[in-house]
Amino acid sequence: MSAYCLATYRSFDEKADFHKKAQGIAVGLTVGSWTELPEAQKASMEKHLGKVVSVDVHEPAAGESLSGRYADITIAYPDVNFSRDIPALLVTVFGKLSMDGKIKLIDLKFSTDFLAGFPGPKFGLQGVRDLLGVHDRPLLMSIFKSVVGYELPALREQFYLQAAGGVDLIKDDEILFENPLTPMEKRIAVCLEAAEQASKETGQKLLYAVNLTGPTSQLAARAKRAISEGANALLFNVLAYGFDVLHELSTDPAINVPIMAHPAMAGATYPSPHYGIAASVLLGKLMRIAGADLVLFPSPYGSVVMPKEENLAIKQVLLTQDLRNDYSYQAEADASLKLATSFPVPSAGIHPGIVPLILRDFGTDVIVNAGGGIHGHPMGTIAGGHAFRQAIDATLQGVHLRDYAQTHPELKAAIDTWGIKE
Ligand SMILES: CSCCC(=O)C(=O)COP(=O)(O)O
Repeated sequence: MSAYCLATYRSFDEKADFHKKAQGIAVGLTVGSWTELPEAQKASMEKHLGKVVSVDVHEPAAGESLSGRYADITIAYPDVNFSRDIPALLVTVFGKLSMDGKIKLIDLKFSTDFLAGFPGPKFGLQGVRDLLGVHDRPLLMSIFKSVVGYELPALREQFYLQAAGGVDLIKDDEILFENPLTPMEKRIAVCLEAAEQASKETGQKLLYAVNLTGPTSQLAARAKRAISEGANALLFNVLAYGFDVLHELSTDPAINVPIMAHPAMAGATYPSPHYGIAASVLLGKLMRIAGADLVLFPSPYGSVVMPKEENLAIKQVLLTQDLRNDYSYQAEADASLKLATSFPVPSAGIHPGIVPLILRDFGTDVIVNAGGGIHGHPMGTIAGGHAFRQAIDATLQGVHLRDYAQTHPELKAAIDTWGIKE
């Protein structure tokens, strides 16, 4: 039986016949032309032909502008048309089409067959929790800030202060590349030394996500070098390199540490209602099938804001246990094919006063992540970490931050500085 991957588009047009448009996409992006084909050829081409699954037209209400007229169009693309890799799928479903007027790719559903080539996250949410030995609360991550132009001792000190504040993970800044002052191997050495020092004081385990950078052809070797030097996690700017590069790295058996996907450049793709690729596809489905163990994305509450419904759609995609069941069109679901879930990391401009909102919307399977909200604490970086841990504890206990702050000076100072977001 044929298997299909499904793409759903939102197409905007004031007067188009959307059914005709859908047919044009289904044929144009697969066999090219259909009605002109001789009958004898149709039989052999049938298996390559795209199919229109649905066309839902949304006419503007009376008095509303015609520019609000759109249709959600779902097309089924036969798997036989493309190889089992993300570039082939994306070029098929949204290659030329992405440049053809007001149209946005809003969903992708993969066939069981296609997904069989994607083992997904090697560690996933559960694996990351296991590595850290933390299962009963949201994790806390901090981000190096002010690293470009600094020497190793300054980096070591910054690492130590973050770790001593009780964070579970520390990530490199995504703009820290290979450089003579803090080359990767030396950076790993001093940071792990600082991690050990802090761990003796906090009793906590820690993951340090080293930024994996450089030419694509050298990435796997650099990742393995980082791991052999003791790196226990990697940060990766997925969109600058492409999903297939993440897939290559995550499926390499020798790259046996969690990979954290940074969303740098995603803003060039998802925010427009009319163009690009929806955040839940870009930062959700594609990241997860490509093997990201943790995925960073802007939150609805901080400094780089993403609408809440888009945020929750990413969360849903990253945390849904078995994405594959509804992925097949005319193909049976295979219950044995399961992807690990990826840890959601809503980020940017997060401070302790935002923690209750994060936990309300994401539950406990979330990583609270902050750079400025930790380093910018008026009592210093260590206090910044403590303030976050206190905010998490208070929220889990159902205590209002203002009440908890009465006996927790670090939280109080954070609230006095940044307030509480209701
Ligand atoms: C837009 S999600 C990426 C967040 C990030 O990498 C970052 O550095 C956020 O730092 P902040 O000081 O805003 O917590």
